[in-house]
Amino acid sequence: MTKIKICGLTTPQEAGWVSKAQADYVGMVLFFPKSKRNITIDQAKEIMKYLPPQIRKVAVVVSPSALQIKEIQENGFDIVQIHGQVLPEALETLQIPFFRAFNVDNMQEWERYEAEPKCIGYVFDAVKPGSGETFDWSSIPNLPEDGKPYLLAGGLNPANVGNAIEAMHPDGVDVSSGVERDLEPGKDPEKIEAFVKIVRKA
Ligand SMILES: O=C(O)c1ccccc1N[C@@H]1O[C@H](COP(=O)(O)O)[C@@H](O)[C@H]1O
Repeated sequence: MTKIKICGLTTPQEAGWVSKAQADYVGMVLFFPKSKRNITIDQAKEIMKYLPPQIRKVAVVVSPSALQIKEIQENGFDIVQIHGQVLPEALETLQIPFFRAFNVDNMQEWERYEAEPKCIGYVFDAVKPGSGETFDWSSIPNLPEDGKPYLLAGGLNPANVGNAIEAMHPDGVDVSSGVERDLEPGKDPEKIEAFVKIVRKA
């Protein structure tokens, strides 16, 4: 079954919607003030109170420092999703697994993580994470069938996720902008429900 990650939660109410929809993973953006979805560790802890244990909590970060990794793993996250660079000191500090995220120009670097036991999967995303833009899926590398799973991200929404699954057969799909409201900030419960329903049917 295709896994579902709903990313960029900013409120407990959104956690309630994602729990109801029974997503597999939720993402929370940390230590990245450039993002409109950036939240503090304290806000993340409040959101986690509304998430059941079977929904894996993913800390979404860009080139995290060892100190930030330490803070993440001390505060209830299950997985770290690393965009940007994986600094050696961050990798050394990691005691929870991570998803390596690639943003088009570094897709081929996945091979570096194939033998890294702390890396449990890949996220293939558009150039600008969280932008709601798609990318040319032919740039996704051919991965070994018995290798680590990958999540397809970047501009997915209820209207295109069915085609994306049919075309790419990803192990999972990852969405943020595509389940947000059009005129106000924040997630849209109806779009979350529609997205999950389509993926579960695909
Ligand atoms: O959402 C963000 O602002 C963000 C910031 C920093 C790193 C990753 C971010 N989001 C990731 O982007 C993809 C897909 O986003 P979208 O559906 O195209 O909006 C997803 O993996 C988020 O984790």
